Amino acid sequence: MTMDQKALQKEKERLQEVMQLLVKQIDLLEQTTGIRGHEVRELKTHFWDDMSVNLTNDTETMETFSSIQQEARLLSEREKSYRLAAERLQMLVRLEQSPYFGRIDFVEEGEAEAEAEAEQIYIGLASLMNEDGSRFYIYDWRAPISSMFYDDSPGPASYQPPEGARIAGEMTLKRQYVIREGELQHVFDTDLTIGDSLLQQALSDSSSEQMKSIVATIQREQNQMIRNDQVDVFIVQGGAGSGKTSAALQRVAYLLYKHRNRMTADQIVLFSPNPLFSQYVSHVLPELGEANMRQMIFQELTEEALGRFYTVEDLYDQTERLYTSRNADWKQAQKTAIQWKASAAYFEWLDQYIRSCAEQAGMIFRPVTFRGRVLITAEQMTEAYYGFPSDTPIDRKNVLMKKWLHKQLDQAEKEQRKKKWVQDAMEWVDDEVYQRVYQRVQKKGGFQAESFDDDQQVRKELKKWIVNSKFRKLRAFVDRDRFLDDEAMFLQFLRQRPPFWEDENEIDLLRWNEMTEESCRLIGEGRLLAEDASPYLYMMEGLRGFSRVDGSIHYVLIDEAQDYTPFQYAYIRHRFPRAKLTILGDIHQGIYAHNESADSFHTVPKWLHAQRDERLSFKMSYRSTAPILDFAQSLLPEEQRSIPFDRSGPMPVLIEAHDEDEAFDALQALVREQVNSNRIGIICKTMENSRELYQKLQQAAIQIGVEPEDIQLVVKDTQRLSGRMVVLPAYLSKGIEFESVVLWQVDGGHYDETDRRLFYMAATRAMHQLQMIYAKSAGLPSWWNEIDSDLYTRAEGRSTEDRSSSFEGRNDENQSSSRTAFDKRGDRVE
Ligand SMILES: Nc1ncnc2c1ncn2[C@@H]1O[C@H](COP(=O)(O)OP(=O)(O)OP(=O)(O)O)[C@@H](O)[C@H]1O
Repeated sequence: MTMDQKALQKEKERLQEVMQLLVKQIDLLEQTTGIRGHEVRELKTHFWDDMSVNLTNDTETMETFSSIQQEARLLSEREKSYRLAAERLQMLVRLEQSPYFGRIDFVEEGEAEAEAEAEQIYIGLASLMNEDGSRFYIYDWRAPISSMFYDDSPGPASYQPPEGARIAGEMTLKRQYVIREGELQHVFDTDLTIGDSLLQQALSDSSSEQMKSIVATIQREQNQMIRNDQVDVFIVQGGAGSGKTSAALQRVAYLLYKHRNRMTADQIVLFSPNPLFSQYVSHVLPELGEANMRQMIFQELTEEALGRFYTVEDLYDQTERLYTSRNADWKQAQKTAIQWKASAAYFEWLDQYIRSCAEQAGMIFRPVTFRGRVLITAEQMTEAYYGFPSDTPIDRKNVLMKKWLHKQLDQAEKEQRKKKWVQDAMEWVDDEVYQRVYQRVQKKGGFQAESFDDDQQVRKELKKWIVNSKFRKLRAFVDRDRFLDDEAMFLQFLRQRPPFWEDENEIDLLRWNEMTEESCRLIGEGRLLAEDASPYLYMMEGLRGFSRVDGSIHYVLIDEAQDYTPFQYAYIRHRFPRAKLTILGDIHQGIYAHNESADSFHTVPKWLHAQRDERLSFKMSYRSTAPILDFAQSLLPEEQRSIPFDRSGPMPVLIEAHDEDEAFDALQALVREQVNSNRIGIICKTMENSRELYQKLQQAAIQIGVEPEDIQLVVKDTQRLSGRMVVLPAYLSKGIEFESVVLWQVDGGHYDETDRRLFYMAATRAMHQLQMIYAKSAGLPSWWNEIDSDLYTRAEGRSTEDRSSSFEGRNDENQSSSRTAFDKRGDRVE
């Protein structure tokens, strides 16, 4: 909607006014931070100057201590006030670039007649008031009143204030701004929730190494997720590119604002799939003027508990293990086992095992041994454990058990003091120890007792000291729960015959036994398969009553949640007992063996013990152009597809080469053409394929016209995207995006029947351009004919010489019109 000149002039004037106010406030704050910074430095430099340290007696020591405390308190207050001023200054500098991006005019119900003009609410990254605090020039986007900007179009509108009933009224205007470096570049009124044109612009920008903030264009459904703070467990299902991660980060910023007086960023945890993703999203919150939340990768929790004892396989290595398995039968059996080990039934079975071990029988203990002899036998421990009332909670039993063990050790210590080895050891005690023991006895007043011989008293203490120091290891063995034989208990569990087996699983028991023995053998060698790791962790913690607790965390967000198993959800619940959880995922991106057939998040609230849960489904998708999303989604059930945001672009292209050599020629020509304008993601199916292709590209770098370092291979530990051409396996491309994607080797030899989801996920990494290459000799995947041929174009892979002409015009947006040029088999019909 165009604006009249008068209104535009007014906007320009207002922007001037705001800019002047900002300059003034920045000046002031610069002075304040300068002064406060100086004060802090001075305080630190002269901290001890006026302090008289006197430790001669208790009273003086107390006084010294109290004046140190006072000085330290003063320093910490000054530091805090300096930090707050510096943060505000940073925010004002940010506002100086772009003070606001939206405006709504709102007339509160009941005020319409009395007030001639509606209140103008300008919305930006942070609030700005005049000096005396009487007028808001800018409202923070997270303020309750700002929610109308995202939720409503002009007309009746309402918002929920922090307290009291909802406030309703009439929105008489909605306006959006693009302000760069303090200059008004674009302003327009809109009838929509958020004007399409700004979103168009945001989405057509090139990709970057970092995810961007979406604050100016948050969509209504995303805003619902960002601001919902009522429920324990909030589950968001959204297709690829629907903005789950983007909205999740905005949500963190919102929560930090809403609970700013009682929560800090390190009390929020985001679970992300890998370091590359963690780094990719790590700039959004600082861009919004907030500190980053904590990021965790579930594997780190497994490593924390089990890494000392085992090499723990992760999901990526598990996936490669399956991809590279040459025996189809064995591979299928492994997949079935992996699925079974991530199922609800298996979870319940293990849960039951933990309970029955704790309450009835099955606990296995490690005996406590000393100098090659058993001090406390496993049988004695079993007897003690089951001697506690059977309804004692597990964590309590664990505490009681430790107490009992320490008592046994006390007794054993006494007995050991009489042994000959102690006598012998006394001969070797060095002077320093002797002196210490001597002084201790003296302090206790031992030498005043008339009936004792001094030397005897010291010798007695020395014996105590010797045995006690040797027993320290045993005490630690008890305190660290090492008396529980987790490994034996897990093996015992694995070797049980699974319930419901024959009815529900295609895998026969013989095979199952073989695989169980394989798991057990590996455990014996100190290696834990990924499918065993989470159950093991859950059992281990369960047997201790989940004592590892992080009660300070208020919110946990789990991204790529479709990849989590019941064990992981349940563990997260126990680990962060006070946290509200936000679960974000797309069941169609379940690409791992354990979730390739999962079709909902239905049971998640159960694992999370949710009192109240809510679900939200994102309908729209933003990352990929409509032709790319339509193409990729054709493999999904129709009713579960997202609506692509209306953004055109070239049709996906399938390049058909005769053989692998020609396919590589085609790839070289294609990247040569694009590499200077776009970052290209070349997605292979496996790590093995990626390494192989990376080597070939390195050798061909000069020919392609790039430096070898422009080509990057992403491995599971990669921290950041740095190359202009990035080669990576599909499973590591989760959550990230590229302007242009090439799917390499999309033939039936590489993508089998179960790889539809992997293909969908990989294809939806493309923002603007998607090309796929395969060698005809290998054929297309079995499911390819389910894709409507109108949704992509085919091109012949040609020899290197005529390659450049062959790909000319591929960037052309009109290419979509060429789709009728090929029929379903790829023959020309014109
Ligand atoms: N409201 C919005 N305004 C501007 N850009 C948006 C908006 N929502 C999403 N996007 C953009 O769409 C792209 C995809 O967003 P995001 O990665 O958050 O989606 P996702 O649902 O997590 O995707 P996936 O499940 O495929 O990883 C990003 O480039 C993001 O900036």
